[in-house]
Amino acid sequence: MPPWPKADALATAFLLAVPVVGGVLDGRSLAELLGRGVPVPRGREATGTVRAQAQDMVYWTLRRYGLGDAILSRLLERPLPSVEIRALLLLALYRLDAEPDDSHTTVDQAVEAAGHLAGGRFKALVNAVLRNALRRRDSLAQATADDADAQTWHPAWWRAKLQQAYPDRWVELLAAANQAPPMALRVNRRRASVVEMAQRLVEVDCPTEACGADGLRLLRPRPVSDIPGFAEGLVSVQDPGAQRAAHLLAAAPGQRVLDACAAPGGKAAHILELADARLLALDVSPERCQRIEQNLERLGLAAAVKVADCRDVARWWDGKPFDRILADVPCSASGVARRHPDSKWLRRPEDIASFARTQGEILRALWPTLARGGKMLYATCSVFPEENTEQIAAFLADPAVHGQVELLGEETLLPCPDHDGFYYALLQKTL
Ligand SMILES: C[S@@+](CC[C@H](N)C(=O)[O-])C[C@H]1O[C@@H](n2cnc3c(N)ncnc32)[C@H](O)[C@@H]1O
Repeated sequence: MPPWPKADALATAFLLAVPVVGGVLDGRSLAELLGRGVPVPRGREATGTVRAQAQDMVYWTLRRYGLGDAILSRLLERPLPSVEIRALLLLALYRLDAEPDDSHTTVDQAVEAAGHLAGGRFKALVNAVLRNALRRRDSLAQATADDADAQTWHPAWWRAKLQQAYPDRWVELLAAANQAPPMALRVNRRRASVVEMAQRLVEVDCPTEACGADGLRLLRPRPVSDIPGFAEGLVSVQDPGAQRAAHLLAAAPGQRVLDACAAPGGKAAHILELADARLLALDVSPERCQRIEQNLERLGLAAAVKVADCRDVARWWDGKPFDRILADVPCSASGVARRHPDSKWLRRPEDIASFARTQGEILRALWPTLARGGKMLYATCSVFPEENTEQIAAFLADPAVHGQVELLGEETLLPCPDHDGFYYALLQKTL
């Protein structure tokens, strides 16, 4: 955990974090909110340390939202009319637990932050609620001991799905999703070797350990801007589980490759780092296609990038079959909940069936564009079987592809300290 900012900066960290947590409470995604940039409150200085602390508080507050919500509901006599104040209280409750010896500063600075929110009307309430939380710490712990959302930091439907799919491992999976995620780099083989990069990182006091064929896991995470060689395209940030994709697809030089859901281009770039393939990268989002272009440029790689819904084959396909297809489909992201802690609270159970429907449509739309003998890698960052094994089983049983498809292999990576959760199925067109 990075050092906490000085006491007088903590109110600024709260003020930076409030619109983000408030945005998630309003139903927006954390990635969208952070992608827009967090505005600095007027008259305040947001140093790197303050920003890092605000981000840290946001992630932990959202990871343990089930607990914060359970405690807050017992501290409030009636619902709060301000989402900003609710966000501030959740953030401050997290900090009271994380820094029990600094509770006086937490209360003081949260009250100061409250003075700048909702016209300053809730300063007294914030003060009273947080002092109450401190006074009633033991009784609140007892009152929430039987509340499973509070204890597991996950909603009931999500827990039930994990328990059903992994009866022997679901508790361990919940625990893994409640940790801070590891930070790993992928070395751009065209510009540096893994050994050279590890050496460069040690020189700036950033020890690493090797993971996978091209990866280095940082023993102490640090901001991307402090990673030597990042701007020059020597490395990218990518989880070791995601780094499996390009190796499983194993594109050869000169092959026609389609990355059908490519943004921001992490796996597309890896494919190109490993082989001089002719790659077409599609994504339905114009903004996210710009990120593919930026990433390829930073890494010194080239591909054709098109904004398109990959299911709309007639609109983007020139009729020449692909030797390799990566279908890294939109999914629940249940394998990366520790990186996107908002998702478990924002998603609804019915969303999983909706993702599965889209995934099935993508698989069936892309299949005719694959060359005979060609390979398609289906990938998700989900651990729910509907999006993974059940999806592929249904595809293999589909009369439309019967006799033309062979499953060469599938693997489910469950989230653990070394990597995030992913699913891969490698399919070959046999006829
Ligand atoms: C899991 S992300 C892909 C990550 C990417 N492969 C990488 O490694 O950086 C899924 C992407 O699919 C895109 N997407 C969703 N539906 C799509 C569709 N129908 N056609 C094309 N892209 C789609 C989303 O915009 C999102 O960027």
